[in-house]
Amino acid sequence: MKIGIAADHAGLEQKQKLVSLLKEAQVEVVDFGAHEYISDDDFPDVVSPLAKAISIGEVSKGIAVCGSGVGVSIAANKFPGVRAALISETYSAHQGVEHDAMNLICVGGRVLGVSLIWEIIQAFLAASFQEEERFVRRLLKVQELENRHFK
Ligand SMILES: O=C(CO)[C@H](O)[C@H](O)COP(=O)(O)O
Repeated sequence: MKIGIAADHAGLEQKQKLVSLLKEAQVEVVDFGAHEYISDDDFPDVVSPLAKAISIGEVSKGIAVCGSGVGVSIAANKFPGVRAALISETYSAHQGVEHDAMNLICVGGRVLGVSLIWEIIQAFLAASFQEEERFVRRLLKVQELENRHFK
């Protein structure tokens, strides 16, 4: 499974630590940047390449970090097929995948420490969508909303 990661300046330090942890855990990770600290870079710019890669299937899941995790979540959800959510604990990290096919977790680099983010990522990566009738039905309804409203 190929995993993508991206962060703005407010999440850069956490991202660098997470990339190391992912590599140590033998996870194939694509780092979409930012690659250097630029104090006024903008989260829509840094998360877009990652969101596009998820949208076209180049990576199967992603992790996005900004100061709060809110901005990257809002921006990434503009891409077709991206199901991003702001996550701050492990239950939602796996339940979001199992019930809702969440494919991008967004975390706040100014909110959570790296050890909790790492626990969240492990729960997220270990989880799979449960193809039960009610989850599939709801996912199809979400896709229908996207088809109807995103032109
Ligand atoms: O969390 C974020 C968006 O949701 C940004 O990382 C945050 O707004 C950046 O703030 P600043 O430009 O003041 O460093």
